[in-house]
Amino acid sequence: MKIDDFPNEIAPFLIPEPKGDLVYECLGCSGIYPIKKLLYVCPDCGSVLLITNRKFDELKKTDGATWQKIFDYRRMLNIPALKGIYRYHELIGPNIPIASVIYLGEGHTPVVEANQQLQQKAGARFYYKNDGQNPSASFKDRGMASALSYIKYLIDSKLAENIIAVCASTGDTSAAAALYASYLALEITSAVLLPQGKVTPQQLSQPLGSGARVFEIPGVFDDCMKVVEKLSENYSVALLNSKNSWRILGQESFSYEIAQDFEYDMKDKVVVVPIGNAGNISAVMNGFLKFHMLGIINHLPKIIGVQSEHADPVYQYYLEPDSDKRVFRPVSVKPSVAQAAMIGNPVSMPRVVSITKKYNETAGQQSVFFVQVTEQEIMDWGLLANRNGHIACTQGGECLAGLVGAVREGIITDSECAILDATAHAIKFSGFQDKYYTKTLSDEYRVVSKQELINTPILMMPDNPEKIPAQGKPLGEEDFRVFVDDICRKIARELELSDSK
Ligand SMILES: N[C@@H](CCOP(=O)(O)O)C(=O)O
Repeated sequence: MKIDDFPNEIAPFLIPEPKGDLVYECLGCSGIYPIKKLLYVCPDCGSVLLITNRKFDELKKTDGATWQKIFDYRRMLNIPALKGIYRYHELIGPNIPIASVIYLGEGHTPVVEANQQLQQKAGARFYYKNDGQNPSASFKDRGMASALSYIKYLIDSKLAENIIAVCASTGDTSAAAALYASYLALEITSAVLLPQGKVTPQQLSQPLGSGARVFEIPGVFDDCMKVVEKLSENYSVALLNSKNSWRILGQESFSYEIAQDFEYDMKDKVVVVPIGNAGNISAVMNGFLKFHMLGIINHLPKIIGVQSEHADPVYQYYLEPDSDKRVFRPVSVKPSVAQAAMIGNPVSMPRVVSITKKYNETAGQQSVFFVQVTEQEIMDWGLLANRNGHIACTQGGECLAGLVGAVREGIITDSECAILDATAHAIKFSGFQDKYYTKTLSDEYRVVSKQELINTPILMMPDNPEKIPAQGKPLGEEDFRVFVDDICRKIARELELSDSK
C-alpha cells in the first residue's frame, strides 16, 4: 500500500526519521557511554551494557492504541527496511536511518498452534513461534539485523571502516553473523570461532558457505567465548555475540511480534524460551517491558526459561529463593542434544538478574520462572512435536519439555496459553534425530530411544534383486514392468492398502 492511501492521522508516523538519544548503560556501575563507538563492556567497571534511549519518554506522547495502529499499518508498507525487525524502528534502533537498515528477510516468523492431540499430551494450550524460518534458520538473525544495521550506520557516517567481525558460537550465531556480514562483504570480513566437533554439520556448512573465516577450537562454547572476549579486548574487532547490546535490541522484536500476533492481548499468555548464553531471554523480557511501558500491551506475559540438566547455571542460580543469598556459579557442561544451549557461563547472566527483577516488580508478582528438563524429555518432546506438524529444533523440543514441566509444577494454569520459541529449524539438528532413530546417541546424553518414536527408511527390493534400474543402465521394457509391479505390490502390502478395483 502507498503512503498516501493510509489514514491521515497515521501516515505521518509510518516512515520513521532517525531520532532518540541512545546511549550504552552499564548494568554494573550505571555509567553512560555514547554509541558513536562499538562497546561491549563498560570501559570503567567491565560489566555488560544495555542500550537505553534517553528520550524514551517522548514515545509516551503517543498513546498505546496509536502505536498499535502504527505497527499494524506498517505491515502493509512495501519498504524493505521496514519489513523486518525495523517495523518497530522506534524501539529497535531509532537513531538508525532506514537507508542503513540491512534487511535479509528476518522476523515476522509464523506462529503455529499445536494440534489438539499434541496440546492434550502436553497438558496446555500452546503455539510454536517458528524462528527457524528466519534467513539463516534461527532467531539470531533478529539480533544480527540490528547489529549489522548499526555497523552499516557507522560505516555510512564515516565512523568506522574495514570491519573485522568475530563471534564464538554453538552454531546458530556463527551462521547468522557470517550471513549478514557477507551481505556487506565489501566493508566487513567475518571470522567465527566454533568448539571443534560441537556444532552440527549443517551449522558448520553455513559460515563456510557465506565465506567467513572459520576457526575450530578444542573445548566447549564457553572456551571459545573467552577467546573472542580476549580478541575484542586486545584488537580492533566487532564482537557479534549477544554481549554486543545491539544484538539484544534486535532480539526484542520476538516479543513485539508475539504481542502483535495476539492483537496486543498478553493476558494469560506464557512465553517459553530456552536459555543458552542468556541474551535471548534478556531481550524477550526487555521487549515486553518496553511495550508495557508504552501502554501497547496491558499485561506482561509469564516468562519461562528452560535449561537442560546438562547445562543449567541459570536454573541453579534461581533455586535459591532468597535473592540476597543467590550466588552465580558457572557450571561445567555435559553433552546436550540441545547443543545450541550447551553453555555453562552465559555472558548475559547480569542482564538476566537485572531484568528478571524489574519484570517481576513491574508485574507485581513472580512472572519469570526457570525450569530444568532432562535430555530424554528434550528429545522425546521435540520428536513428538515434529510428528505433529512442527519443525522444532532440539531447543524447541527443550521448550516443549519445559512447558510440560511447568504444567507439572503448577506454574501454568488451565486458563493460560503458551507461545514456545522454536529457535532454529529442525534440519540444523537432524543428526540428533538420526542418532535417536538408529540408537547411536552416545551414553553421555543419557537418552534411550523409544520404539514408538523411531522412524527409519525401508529399502524395497523386487523379487529378483538382479533386475533393478541403475543410473545410466535402464532396464528393458518387460523387466521394468515386472520391477514396478513388484515394488508396487510390496509397498501396498506394507501400507495395508486395499485394492481400488
Ligand atoms: N547459542 C549461541 C551461543 C552464542 O550466543 P550469543 O547469542 O551470545 O551469540 C550460538 O548459536 O552460537
